[in-house]
This record gives sequence, structure tokens and C-alpha cells, in this order.
Amino acid sequence: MHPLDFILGFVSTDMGIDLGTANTLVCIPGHGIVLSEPSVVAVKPGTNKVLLNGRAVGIVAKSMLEKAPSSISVIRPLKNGVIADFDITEAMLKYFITKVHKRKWGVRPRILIAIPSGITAVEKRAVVNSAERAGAREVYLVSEPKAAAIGVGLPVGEPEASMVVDIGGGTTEVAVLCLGDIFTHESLRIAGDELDEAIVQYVRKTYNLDIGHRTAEQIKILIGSAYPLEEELKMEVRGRDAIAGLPRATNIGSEEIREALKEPIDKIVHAVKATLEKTAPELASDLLTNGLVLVGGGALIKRLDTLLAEETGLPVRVADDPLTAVAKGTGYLLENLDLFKAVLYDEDLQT
Ligand SMILES: Nc1ncnc2c1ncn2[C@@H]1O[C@H](COP(=O)(O)OP(=O)(O)OP(=O)(O)O)[C@@H](O)[C@H]1O
Repeated sequence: MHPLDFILGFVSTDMGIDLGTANTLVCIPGHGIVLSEPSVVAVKPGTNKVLLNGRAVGIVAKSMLEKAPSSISVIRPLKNGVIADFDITEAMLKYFITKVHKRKWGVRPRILIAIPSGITAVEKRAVVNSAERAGAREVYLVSEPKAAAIGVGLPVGEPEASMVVDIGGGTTEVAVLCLGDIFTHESLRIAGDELDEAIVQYVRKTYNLDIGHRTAEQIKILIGSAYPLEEELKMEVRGRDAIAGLPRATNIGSEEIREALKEPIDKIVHAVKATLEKTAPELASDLLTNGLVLVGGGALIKRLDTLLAEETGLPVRVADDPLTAVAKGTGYLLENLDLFKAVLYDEDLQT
């Protein structure tokens, strides 16, 4: 340890980060979620130079997505739950860390980052290196499902099974936890982004209408569902006619969007069932009582809980604030880092 680290530790605020494909959230112990922004960066094409003097990150950059001229490159540095562009991820982390610390000089926090459970040792090392170069004094990692389970208050340290399904932007993580560890898990690269893509394809095929992914995401959020709705919904969708090339609008109903989403949603349901099949009988029987908790933005797809309950026979509940579960878990882990390091043997917490 550098002697300065000891002193800097007093002025540094530790932070937990949910480094997501779609959104990055920062949680500070005692303060809760202090930052929630899209994981998007705008750079000069072919370079790592962040535009607007380094400020074209997060909300500012997302507003440029799919609208930028060729002189601007708008990038999502994380894809499918892994880091696709290390330099730009680092620039983004640095920006968020500085923003949270309001540019205090020399701040070097301890950082705990939640990462997908399926990432390789090399990818883990890359996340740690990025955070260190972005100014972290010490870096810890935890898998997203574990942080999510802790974030929603599941009794993960107890000798009984808990189950979380985290549907993010790039990955869906399904995990059964017991005695502080992940017992069985599945990680699949089908989540919110795939659902958006399915809507883009459906609208093009059925209506000859080209729409962007941001419009598809809005359709998913407003009328997307996994199971028949008590009152089906309709919305106006605007895009560009695929043949005439001119702007056009059409009305689309929730039944159609449900059909469009069926294939990716079936794959998520299949992953949940596959995880249950791998779960030891004693733990599976706990789940009949404890059920499963849905977290991540995808948990908000209308009536996904009903579909999963019907398909698995388990009680299913959507977490109160599913988008913040992982970040809150990192905050709780940081607050109790010494306790967790000692009580839970967890290789994810070693860097
Ligand atoms: N109300 C909603 N209904 C359906 N989907 C939603 C809703 N709100 C957000 N989403 C979707 O949730 C996804 C983002 O979720 P989240 O922030 O949990 O992902 P992430 O943690 O960034 O991704 P990953 O876990 O893959 O790294 C996006 O695909 C977004 O469109």
C-alpha cells in the first residue's frame, strides 16, 4: 500500500458500481444511488477523445444515439454484458467517478463493481485495470446476481435457497443462491437489447416500416408484455417507410408486440427452467416457498411474472425497484465489506 493511500482513504468516498450494458449506477454507502446514467459515450470517430470536453457521456451521449452525424461516433462500450471497448469503458468510468466526487482533488475511492457471472478471468482483470486507471485505490468485484439478491434483501447467507432472475440490457442472469454463494446459474446473452431488436424486425416485416432501436425500446416499455393483458394497449409508431423511404406513422397493438417478443422471452423462460433442473432437490423444495425474484429493467415487462409463475410453478415477484437492485447490493456489500470478506468465502471479492 502506498503511504498516501492511507491518508487519501479518509477523504475518499467508497462506491459500488453496477457497470451495466444499458445503464451504469453508482451507490454510495449511507447515501444510496447517487448516479444512474446510460452506458453511452460520444467520441470523435476513430479516437477515444470524448466530445464536449469529456462531458459527452451518459444522458448527454444517449440523446445523440442513432441521430449523430458522421463526425460523431456514439458508442455503447459494453455489449452483451462484457466490455467491448476497454479504453472507452475506462473513460466512462473515470467520468462517472469524477462526477460523483464533484472533482475533488486526488480522490481515490475503494470501488466494488458488479459484473456478469459469465465473464472470464481476463475480462475480470480488464474491469479491475480500467477502474484502477480511472482512479480507484482498491477494486473489488462481485457477480451481478449475488449483488442483486443482496440488494433486494434475500437471505443469501442462510442455509435456504433464494433465486434471482436479472434481465438487463445485454444479459439475463439466473441464479440460485444458498449459504452466501451461487449454487447454480445460467447466463444468457438475451435480454432487453434482443427484445428491442425483435420489435425492429417485426415492424419492418409486418408494416414495411423501419424504426430505430430507441423507438423499439419505447414500444417495449409502453406496450410490451409476456402474457395477455386485462386491457390490451395500442400506440402510434413513427418511422420511415421501407419502400417509399418517407416518414410514416402506424398504430400497433400490444398483442402484436407480444407475438414479436415471444421467441426471446421463451429463451429466458427456458433458461430459468434449465437452472431449476440443475438445482439440488433440497434447494428446489425451498424455492417452492421462497419463489423467485425478478430484477433488472426487463423485470418490468408487463406480466412476465405471471408467465414465469405459470411455467415454473413457483411464486414470482418483481423487486420493488428492479433497476437499482444490483447497485444497492454493491452499496450494502461495501458497507459490510469486512464482514462479507470474513464470513462469505467469495472469490469474486478477490482482485
Ligand atoms: N418498463 C420497462 N419495461 C421493459 N423493459 C424495460 C423497462 N425499463 C427498462 N427496461 C429495459 O431494461 C434494460 C436495462 O436494464 P438494466 O439497467 O437492468 O440493464 P444493465 O444492468 O445495464 O444490463 P446488463 O445487466 O446486461 O449489464 C434495457 O433493455 C431497457 O430497455
